[in-house]
Amino acid sequence: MVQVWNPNGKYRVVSTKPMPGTRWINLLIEQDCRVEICTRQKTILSVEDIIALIGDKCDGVIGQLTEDWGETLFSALSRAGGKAFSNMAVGYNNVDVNAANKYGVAVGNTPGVLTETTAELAASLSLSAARRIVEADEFMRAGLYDGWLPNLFVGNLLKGQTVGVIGAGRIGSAYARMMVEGFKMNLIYYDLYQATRLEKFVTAYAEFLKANGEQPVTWKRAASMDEVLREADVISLHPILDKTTYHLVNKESLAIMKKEAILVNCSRGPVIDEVALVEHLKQNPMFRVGLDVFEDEPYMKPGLADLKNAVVVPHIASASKWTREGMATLAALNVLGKIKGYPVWSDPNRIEPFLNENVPPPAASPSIVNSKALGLPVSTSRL
Ligand SMILES: NC(=O)c1ccc[n+]([C@@H]2O[C@H](COP(=O)([O-])OP(=O)(O)OC[C@H]3O[C@@H](n4cnc5c(N)ncnc54)[C@H](O)[C@@H]3O)[C@@H](O)[C@H]2O)c1
Ligand SMILES: O=C(O)[C@H](O)CO
Repeated sequence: MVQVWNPNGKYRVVSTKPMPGTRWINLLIEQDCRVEICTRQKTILSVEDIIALIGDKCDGVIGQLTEDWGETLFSALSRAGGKAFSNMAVGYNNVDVNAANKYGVAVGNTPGVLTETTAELAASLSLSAARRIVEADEFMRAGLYDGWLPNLFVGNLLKGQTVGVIGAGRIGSAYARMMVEGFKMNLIYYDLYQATRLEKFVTAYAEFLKANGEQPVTWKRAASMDEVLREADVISLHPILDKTTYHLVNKESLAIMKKEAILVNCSRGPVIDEVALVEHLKQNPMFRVGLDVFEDEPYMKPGLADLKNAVVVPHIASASKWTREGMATLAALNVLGKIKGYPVWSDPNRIEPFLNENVPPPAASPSIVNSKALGLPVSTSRL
């Protein structure tokens, strides 16, 4: 149930799951790590399972977003001599960073490498919901198609409509660009910070369209989330999950959305009150959703699976081969960097140098979320 690579390596690094690709394993082995990979056929490991994997001596762990990394695990890791943990994910709401700080454990995540892949799934869900692709597919497979009809699976046209983005960070901005450029949608977004690069992009694209004699697209930064909910035809959620975004979309906010709006969630399930959503979908058959994440993963709230106006997929937004191999690489390098005493990369939004397979990665941890709290040195590399 545990696969061991480089048994005589000086540092013991545990991965709670097999991860795609081999580069991450090779990078650890080259730096004198013994790599142990848990191969148990149990999808979600418990805290007790992970304590057993950590054992008496462990220098670092690569873990998954399904695991509960809190006081118990960080104290176990610390007792085993470990000072490094990385989620193989950009989101780290499963990690109690204060507990990690208490034990001096660095917490890594994997930003950037999944931005486009995740945004592409959000775009796919937007299109699937708008054009009723899953319903139509089921209809075909059920042998129900007996000829073209003017009213068969009529959906929504995106061109000229408004796309709303809540949380215009890396992924939200990439999604916004896809929808604006690809489908000539107007943009309204809400974020705590101004998305300056996104605004510049839409402005330049509008100029381009105008110069070509086409209707220019527009953008607006909303003063409140409700403004986005009221005005947008397609709304995609991309904030982090924390206390401020828990149940951000609830009964009240659903009520102010357009009756034929499309809602997409590729962030975290608890950002939506899923019970309220099921009720809203039942009451409003023209309202559609595309969901990659769920409030009580891996479960769906009762009734959701029966609704034709919901497209549901199992948390696969970052699941492209390149991205998943890259996530494994970044997670391994986060752990390795701390073990080797390397500094922390200065800009976690610029992680490309770690992903180039043809050159050795920089001697740094690509993204440590508690680097300031731990007072870790920052890399001065100009790569
Ligand atoms: N479904 C998946 O497989 C998948 C894949 C990747 C990321 N994610 C989720 O997407 C999240 C975003 O990833 P990212 O790389 O774009 O992160 P990011 O930090 O670049 O973007 C998050 C944005 O949310 C904004 N935000 C925070 N609180 C907010 C609030 N209360 N209201 C509005 N906006 C708020 C932030 O200001 C930031 O701009 C991750 O934290 C993760 O939970 C899910
Ligand atoms: O936060 C993340 O990275 C995702 O949920 C998995 O890619």
